Amino acid sequence: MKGVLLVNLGSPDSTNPKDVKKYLDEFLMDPRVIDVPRWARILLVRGIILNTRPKKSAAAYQKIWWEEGSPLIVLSERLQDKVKQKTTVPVALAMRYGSMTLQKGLQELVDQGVTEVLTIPLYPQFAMATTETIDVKVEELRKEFFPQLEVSSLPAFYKKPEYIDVLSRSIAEGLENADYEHVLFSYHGVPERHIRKSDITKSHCKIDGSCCVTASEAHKYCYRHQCLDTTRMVAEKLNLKEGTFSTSFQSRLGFDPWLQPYTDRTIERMGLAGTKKLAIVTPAFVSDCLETLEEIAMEGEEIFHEVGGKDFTVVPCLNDRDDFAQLLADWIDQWRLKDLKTAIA
Ligand SMILES: C=CC1=C(C)c2cc3[nH]c(cc4nc(cc5[nH]c(cc1n2)c(C)c5CCC(=O)O)C(CCC(=O)O)=C4C)c(C)c3C=C
Ligand SMILES: [Fe+2]
Ligand SMILES: [Fe+2]
Repeated sequence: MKGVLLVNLGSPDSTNPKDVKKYLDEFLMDPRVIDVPRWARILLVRGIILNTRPKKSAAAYQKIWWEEGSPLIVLSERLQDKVKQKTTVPVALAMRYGSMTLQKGLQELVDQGVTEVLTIPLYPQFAMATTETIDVKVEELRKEFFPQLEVSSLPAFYKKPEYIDVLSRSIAEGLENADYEHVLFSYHGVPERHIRKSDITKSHCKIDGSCCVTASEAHKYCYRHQCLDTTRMVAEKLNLKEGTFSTSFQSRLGFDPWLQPYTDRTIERMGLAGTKKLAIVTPAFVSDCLETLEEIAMEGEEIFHEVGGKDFTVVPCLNDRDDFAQLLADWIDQWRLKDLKTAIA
């Protein structure tokens, strides 16, 4: 029998700094997130970052936490419920980090008699720190605990026309009653080094003005290309005029160069340059979370107002929109009926 595992990032169990520290330890000790030798990771994460970050992050989580729990988890559960209603295939939900483990999610499916699993990483664009770490962890678990299980994974879906349709519709609706001069597409950042590491050609990605718009095999795994392409396709669909939209990258951590331009500096620069009405969309996130609800909707708005900006509109993520749940259910049914590669390649 076939079954599906939806996978998102995960959140701490609570906003208690102790729980946040436990979560951050698992997250940042992942070699595909902080990709330095293990001894250096221990020094950096356990010796430096975890001394101060948990308290700061816990305070941020407190500002966005819901009565039912972490927004990212609650919204992922609501999405799971809707997808379940739209397909006959068992659908479980797991998180890459935290208590809702991948092992529990796979076990839940196996307990229902599932022998063939499709994992759906809830990330439209591929990144080593998101899609790849899920695929690798699932394979490790399969080998160790579920050797009979057949597992495949839905590749990054940023350029599937039906996804661009749903994303564009959600953005159009979010902007319907908004007053804005510019739409900023803000994606979670990654260190530039990650882009070079994921370059399967080993020579294409130079993170310059041209590589990401020059056709290459490398783009299958180039987060920067996939983000820029997502912006391009949505802008085309919504008829946004050149100069009225742009792309930036948020949430950098540490001192290495991350993908640029940085969102916080872009908001500041635009406000200082006289932009009064700014709209922000965050297409790297399927579910609203700390990075959209606090970093963008609270901190971003504060920065914009401080430099003279006025209207600041934040468009919600896809969350549990009916059309997004239907899209996932359609892909699941295509996979159920045919071979994954021919159905969704
Ligand atoms: C959307 C894709 C994401 C990528 C790519 C990504 C890379 C990445 N993240 C960190 C460090 C942190 N990220 C944090 C929160 C966070 N990150 C994503 C998504 C991506 N991260 C989400 C959805 C969230 C929110 C989780 C939630 O519970 O709401 C955090 C924790 C919060 C904080 O302290 O700021 C950290 C730390 C790195 C280092 C990285 C790439 C290498
Ligand atoms: Fe992150
Ligand atoms: Fe590139």
